[in-house]
Amino acid sequence: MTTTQHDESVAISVRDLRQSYGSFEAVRGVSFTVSPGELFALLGTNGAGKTTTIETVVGFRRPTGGSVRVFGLDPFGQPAQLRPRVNAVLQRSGVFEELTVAETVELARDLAADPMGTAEVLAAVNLAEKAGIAVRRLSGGERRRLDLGLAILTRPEVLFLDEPTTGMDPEMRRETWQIIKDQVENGTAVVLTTHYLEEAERLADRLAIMHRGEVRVSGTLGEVVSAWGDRIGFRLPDNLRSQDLPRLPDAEAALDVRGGDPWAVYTVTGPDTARRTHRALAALFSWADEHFLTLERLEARPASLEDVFLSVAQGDLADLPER
Ligand SMILES: Nc1ncnc2c1ncn2[C@@H]1O[C@H](COP(=O)(O)OP(=O)(O)OP(=O)(O)O)[C@@H](O)[C@H]1O
Repeated sequence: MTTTQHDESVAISVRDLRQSYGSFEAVRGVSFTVSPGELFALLGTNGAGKTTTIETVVGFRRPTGGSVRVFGLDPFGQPAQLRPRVNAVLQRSGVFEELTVAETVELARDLAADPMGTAEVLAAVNLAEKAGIAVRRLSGGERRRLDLGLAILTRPEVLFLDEPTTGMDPEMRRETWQIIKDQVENGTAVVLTTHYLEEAERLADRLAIMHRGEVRVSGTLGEVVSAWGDRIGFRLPDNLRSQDLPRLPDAEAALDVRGGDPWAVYTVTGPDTARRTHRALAALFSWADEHFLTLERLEARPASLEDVFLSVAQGDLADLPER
């Protein structure tokens, strides 16, 4: 038996995964676990290795190093045992363009052991009104929704979603988030890749940010952003240069550009960040008063997932060899 040692509280276990295309190593030692009823978001820069990771965990590729287990089974070596329990919405979907939406669902149901009913699936993904039209006539977002319907109709215990809301307008995206949340609430373990950071903020129980084949940051959203401290920002007053900005306690100054305007951005880190931010703001106001300046569009806020993401992405520049 291959499943005797498996810990049922872990649906997916990825350890030191490596994946190469020829001599190019696209995934370089990625590890994570996902439990039933948990959504794990895999974020990252373009070409970071998210799709390669998902395709390997789904079982399309044999890992070149490390191990992947889904319910204790090897997805590449034991696909038949996992097929009824796992489904995926990948970037390339293989549906017949000339079939209607309902026929496409029927076809997928024929291949499933205990599928949802056609009407139930179409209602779940809000495509009931499109049942009779050909797949080729669907909009990009509707097509993505059909892909999701085809994946959930098998009632998977593990669901992989590779950029599932690409091409959707904000309203359809929000509706789709609810469909994904329902899956997680029903106990499905979900791995999601996305370029929409808000999607990860709304859905992820835990997340990882990949860059150049490696996980650079991981944890819950709270854990990830709290390590990045607070941000104090304001539009740089006219006639002021960056070197005129004051030094603030426990804060590091940088210059940014927003909407064409130069911005001063201070990053406050360290234990008891709230207290440190308070002191930095007090010092900033004293400096502004002394110089008879009014700070425009002043903000003080915790770091956002976007701040963390950009820090990881900018690591790219630091990693580049000097020209
Ligand atoms: N079949 C392949 N052959 C060779 N290289 C590949 C192949 N597929 C992907 N790559 C390369 O591997 C790296 C990781 O690609 P991957 O598609 O996994 O990244 P990603 O994080 O999903 O990117 P994106 O966010 O842009 O979709 C990229 O540099 C890509 O060019």
